[in-house]
Amino acid sequence: MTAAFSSISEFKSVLTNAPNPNQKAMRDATAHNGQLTKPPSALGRLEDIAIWYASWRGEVTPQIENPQVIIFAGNHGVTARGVSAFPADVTAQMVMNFQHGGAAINQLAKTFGAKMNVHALDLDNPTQDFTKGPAMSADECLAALQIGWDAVDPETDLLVTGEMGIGNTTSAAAIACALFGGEPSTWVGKGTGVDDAGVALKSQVVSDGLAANTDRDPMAILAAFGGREVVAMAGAIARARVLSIPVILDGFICTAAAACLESAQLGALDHCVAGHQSDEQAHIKLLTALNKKPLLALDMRLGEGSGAALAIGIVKAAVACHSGMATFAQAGVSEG
Ligand SMILES: Cc1cc2ncn([C@H]3O[C@H](COP(=O)(O)O)[C@@H](O)[C@H]3O)c2cc1C
Ligand SMILES: O=C(O)c1cccnc1
Repeated sequence: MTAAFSSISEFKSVLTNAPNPNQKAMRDATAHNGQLTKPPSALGRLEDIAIWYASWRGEVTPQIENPQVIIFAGNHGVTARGVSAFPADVTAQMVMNFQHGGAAINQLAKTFGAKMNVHALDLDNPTQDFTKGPAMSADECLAALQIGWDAVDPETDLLVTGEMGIGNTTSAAAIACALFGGEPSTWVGKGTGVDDAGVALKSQVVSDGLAANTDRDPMAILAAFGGREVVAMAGAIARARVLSIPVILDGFICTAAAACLESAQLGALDHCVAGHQSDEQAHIKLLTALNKKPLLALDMRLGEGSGAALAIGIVKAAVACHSGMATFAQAGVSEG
């Protein structure tokens, strides 16, 4: 795959010039939905999801046959500050677990008929501790964006991006705080299960990070606080937009990565739905800032793309109803 961009500013112009939904498909799908054998709006948000999906695929009655789950893994220098309940080695150990089919995301991807790819990003070289300066240089950020970009199968018809990176709830909290402001304490949470003192430490670490990295350009924020896996998710979500592939966002970390795109280019996440509301306390605040209403809320706080993978079932079901149901005329059912 040749590079689609050679600088961060070129990446931004890719976002600016990315396609929008097909308006005719949206109108026709809306009209089709109105003829299906059910009372108006009786399928609730499933109807909105189906029309949204149809408009991005440019088809009135699309099918979902080839979902892809991509897991990116990265290691974070900021773990030196003791921000996670687990050691950084767990990132690489979980990559092995993904490869052997033993993680939650393996079961969820299989359940919903998605293929799964895993990309471990330079795990032996953690990013820099962002309390001392940017986690990544612009070139490192660009390289991770490119890995995410290249990881998307152009033939896929629904994308989930997930992550594994011990310490990355702190990274995501710093990104969210830098993008949207407010007190660090309103953006941090328990992550893998730190206690109250651990949560307070995370606030301090985010505060130190914001002081050490003052550029508030959204892509500079991504490089300053993101791990490679966070940046790669942003690259994959941007690629999906260019290919008109709908995306289901996962939890707090995935949403923080995506938020950098939306802040760089308003509307950059129009091809995304929020799969779920994570139990990480700031996730709902982040989703609200992005005007995204989660499909599920099951008290999950795992990451790995797990909440989004569950929502593949919802999106598939919505599209199956939309494209498979009979119209009143076809079924000979009387309209009200
Ligand atoms: C065994 C295990 C499996 C995981 N799968 C996802 N995460 C999740 O937890 C990490 C973020 O939490 P924190 O910021 O507290 O480190 C990420 O790796 C995320 O994907 C896991 C964490 C663990 C321990
Ligand atoms: O919301 C998430 O994605 C999340 C929360 C806690 C730990 N890992 C991931």
